[in-house]
Amino acid sequence: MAVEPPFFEKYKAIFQSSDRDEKQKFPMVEVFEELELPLIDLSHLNLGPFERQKCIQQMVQAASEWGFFSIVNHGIPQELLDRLKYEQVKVFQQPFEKKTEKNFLNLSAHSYRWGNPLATSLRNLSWSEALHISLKDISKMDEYNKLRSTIEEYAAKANILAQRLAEYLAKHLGIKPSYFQENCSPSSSSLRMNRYPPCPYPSMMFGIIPHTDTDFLTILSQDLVGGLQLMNRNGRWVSVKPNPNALLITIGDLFQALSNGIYKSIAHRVVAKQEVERYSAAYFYCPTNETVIESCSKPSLYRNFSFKEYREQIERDLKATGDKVGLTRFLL
Ligand SMILES: O=C(O)CCC(=O)C(=O)O
Ligand SMILES: [Fe+2]
Repeated sequence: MAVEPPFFEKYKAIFQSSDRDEKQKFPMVEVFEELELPLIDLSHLNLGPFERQKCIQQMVQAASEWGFFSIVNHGIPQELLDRLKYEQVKVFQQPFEKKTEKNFLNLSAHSYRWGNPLATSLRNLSWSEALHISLKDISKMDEYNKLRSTIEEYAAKANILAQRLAEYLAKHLGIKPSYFQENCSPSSSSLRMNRYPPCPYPSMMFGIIPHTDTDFLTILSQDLVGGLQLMNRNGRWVSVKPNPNALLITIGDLFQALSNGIYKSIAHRVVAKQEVERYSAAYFYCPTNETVIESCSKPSLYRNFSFKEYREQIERDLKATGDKVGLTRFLL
């Protein structure tokens, strides 16, 4: 039985209607400069007050200028990351019919996703599949080999790391240290496991279309295939060079709003590859639904909104326009 999602069958009309000119104009053919993100060694946090302050300052600067940085010595064992990847590969190797079963792994509906049901053209069709697991569902998830227990182990560590990073970044803004402990819980976050199958037309579509993340921050682990790109301050797409020892941290929309625009939630995307598949796992550090996001300084760029309201607005915008829109909706 086939493992791959039936992209061509499902999106036949889109493939047929995209004319040759559009295909040729697609900007994927551009050559992108490759970038090594600011690399921050978290072991420096334990070296003494001077080194610690310098390390925090590096994070603050990267979050403000890039919205992205890499971290090493982050406390998540490589062995656990390898195990997560191993389980991830196994679950995606299940037949497509199984992955789309209603109660797949006993997760809630739409946990398994592929393509983009709202795609109107090749440009907004993501050539990828994902298992998006809300961590409040984890206790009822099937064990399925060791997938569930590995996710539980990883999520517990990712939660500690995310909270720690968020606290350092928030302290600089004068936000009280208990903010994240009060508003986020291990079950309010989610883990999204991505698989990018080899794509026959990598110059015509993305692995994941450009987007910003809907969270405070994201911890991303990726394999060495590469393909992640982010938009730099000059509005140019740059490729991120994979680093086998590092995790990537992305500032999300909620931190941009909370920081009143100081930290940047940067658009990123993944280009598709023709020959090889690619895997990544994104841990989205999110608050509970009722949490109200309020800018830390005045005058506020954004009006206050609850996380629930933010997500509902995105759903509405996606349905109506195919575009997430995001924070600009909440600008004052
Ligand atoms: O696969 C990647 O490198 C990025 C994934 C991503 O941006 C996401 O899941 O939000
Ligand atoms: Fe993302």
